[in-house]
Order: sequence, then structure tokens, then C-alpha cells
Amino acid sequence: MPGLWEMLNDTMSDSPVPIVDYGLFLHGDDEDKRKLAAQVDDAFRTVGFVCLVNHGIEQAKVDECFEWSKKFFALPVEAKLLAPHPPSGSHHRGYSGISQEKVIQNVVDAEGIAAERTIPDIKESYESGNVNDERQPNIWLPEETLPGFRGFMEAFFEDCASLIYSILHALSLSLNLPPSIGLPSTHSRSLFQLRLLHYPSIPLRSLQHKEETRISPHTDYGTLTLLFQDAVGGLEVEVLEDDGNGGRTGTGVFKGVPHVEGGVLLNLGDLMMRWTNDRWRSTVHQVGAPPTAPRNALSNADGVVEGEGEDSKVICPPRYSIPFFATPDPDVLIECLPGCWGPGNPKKYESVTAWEYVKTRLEAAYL
Ligand SMILES: O=C(O)CCC(=O)C(=O)O
Ligand SMILES: [Fe+2]
Repeated sequence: MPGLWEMLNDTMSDSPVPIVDYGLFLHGDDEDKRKLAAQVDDAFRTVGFVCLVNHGIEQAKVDECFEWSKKFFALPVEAKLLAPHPPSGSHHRGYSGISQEKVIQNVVDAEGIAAERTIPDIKESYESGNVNDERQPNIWLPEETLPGFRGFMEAFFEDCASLIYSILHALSLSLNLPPSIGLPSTHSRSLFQLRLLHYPSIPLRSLQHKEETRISPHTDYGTLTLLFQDAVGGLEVEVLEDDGNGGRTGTGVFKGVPHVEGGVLLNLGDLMMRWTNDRWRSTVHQVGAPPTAPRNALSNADGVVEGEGEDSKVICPPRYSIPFFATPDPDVLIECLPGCWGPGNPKKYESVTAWEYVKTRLEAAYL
């Protein structure tokens, strides 16, 4: 009988994302902690994503969060709109209806954004954050619309924030940072964001023809993202390769990430890549058709994919995911960390405050 670990590694044998046992950091001795820190460093240099098992958040709570998410999105749209996302992207809270948000990569001018938005992201989302966040106050439903929802989300936020702090300690060890620059203190206000995402069922053809997307290729903006997924699948990450100069570069090829029961994905955002002078990667990712969708579709001479026979009518099941985004305190200056530059490795990026950067990216996602 294979043990849990063998089964996990079997599941992930074809995955681009390594699994690490986070219990080493939570419960291990100094040597275990250093081992875990080195494993994460390696994953962030080569892939930009890692899957943590034994991360300390009870599976029952994660399952309950998915249940609340399903209940929320099953409400009539008029009820969901009792907690509407404001028109501005930089107050990123509340409910966004289907295709209201379009995740956009590296395009910040109005014309470029309009062009990108012709292919909608077929998803709806609900965002909440720290109860003490004055810049982005939460936007809740009236309690009677979904009793218990707010209480659960506030508590789950705290669980995720604790894991983020623990990870920031581990990463300070990975980077060998002097205690005076520990990463946790740069996130002391925990101005984080808990996001519920629902991708409704969609014809496979629309995804294959790229008439619609679930979430288009993008990198995250902040420092770290935790990503809880259901078993439907469809997350794909861009494969990186050596650039010949000691760094890594995107190949344009995407590989599916299998779901790991009990695991949480951890990936980096652009601010962490800047901060580490590209030592760590914020890797492009997207959500496409579930891996179980029939694959016997053909490309014609123009590269357009045609569903064959019954496949043209296949409907992909709905999908739910729960990302949790960490960003540093707004005034933290993102300036190359010690140990990430030196002779032969000059600083590549201008300094920027965390909020300046994140605000620009958020505003591009809403018009
Ligand atoms: O739904 C997913 O698995 C990915 C979500 C994501 O990448 C995001 O919200 O930034
Ligand atoms: Fe993302």
C-alpha cells in the first residue's frame, strides 16, 4: 500500500510544481527549518510556484470556505450586488460580476487595456480584506442575506495571514536576511486580500477558440499568493528555462498543475521578484480548460482549434478557487534586498513604494 507521501508524489510526478512538507518549518528543528527554506528558495528560483502540504490550516476550514463561496455565488445576482465592487479598481473589495474584471498583463494605457478586454474573463469574484484596512474598507452583504458569511471570512482571513507571516519568516531564512530586515515586519499591517473566485460552466469550444477565457495569462502583483483550488483543475503555469546568463526566462509553454488534496499553492508576485532582483520568479499563469476535458480537438492550418463532433458541445464544469494575496505595508520601499545584488549582479529595478506599484496594477484591471 503506498503511503500518503508516495501518493502525493505520484499525483505530482507530471507537475511542474514541486511539493514541500511545510511541517518541517512549523514543527522542525533548526536544521529542518533551513532545509525547508532551501527547498522553497530552489522552487522560487526555478518555477516561481511551490505546493505546501502540512501547512497548518485545517482542511475542514478550507472545505468550509469553499462551501461558503458556493453559497455566496449561488445567491441571485441582485443579492450579490448588495455588496458591489466600487467602480475604481484601487478599492478592491466586494462583488464583481461576470467579466467585470479582466486580468491584464503589462498593459497600462487605455487603448491597450480596451483591446485586451475584447476577450472577457468568465469569472465572478468577491474580495475582502483586513478589518482595519482604512484605504480599502470591506464591503459586506447585509448579515441577513447570508448569515455567518462575514464571520467565517474574517476568521479565515486570520488563518491565512498567520500562514503568510510564518512563510515570511521562512523566506527571510532562505535569503539569509539580517534580523533587522526580516520580511514579516514589512507586512506588519497585514493589508492582505482574501478572494473567492467562481468560474461558471462554459462551453469547451469557447475556451479552445479563445473567444472567452477563465483567467488570462498574468502574474500577481504583490509579494506572495496562497492559492487553494478545488479538484476541477485547469491552472496552468508557464514553463521557465535557463536564459544563458544565470537567470530564467519564460518559454511561452504552459503546463497544467494537478490538484493536491490538502495542499496549498504558494507563488510569488511581481513585487517580490523586483525586491529579490529576479532571483525569485513571479511566473505567468492562467486558467484554461480542466485537464479532464476531451482533448481530441484538431488544429486547422490557421492554428484554430475545432472541436470534433460531440466535443464541440462539451461544457466545462464550474470551478472555484480561493487566492489570498499578500502585499507589504503601503509605504515600504521595494528596493533590492541585501544578498540579491553585488559585483556582476547589478540592481535591475528602480525603487518603488509598495502602494504606488500595486495601485497602478489594480487600476488597469477595472475600467
Ligand atoms: O483560479 C485560479 O486558480 C487562479 C487565480 C489567479 O491566478 C488569481 O486570481 O490571480
Ligand atoms: Fe494569479
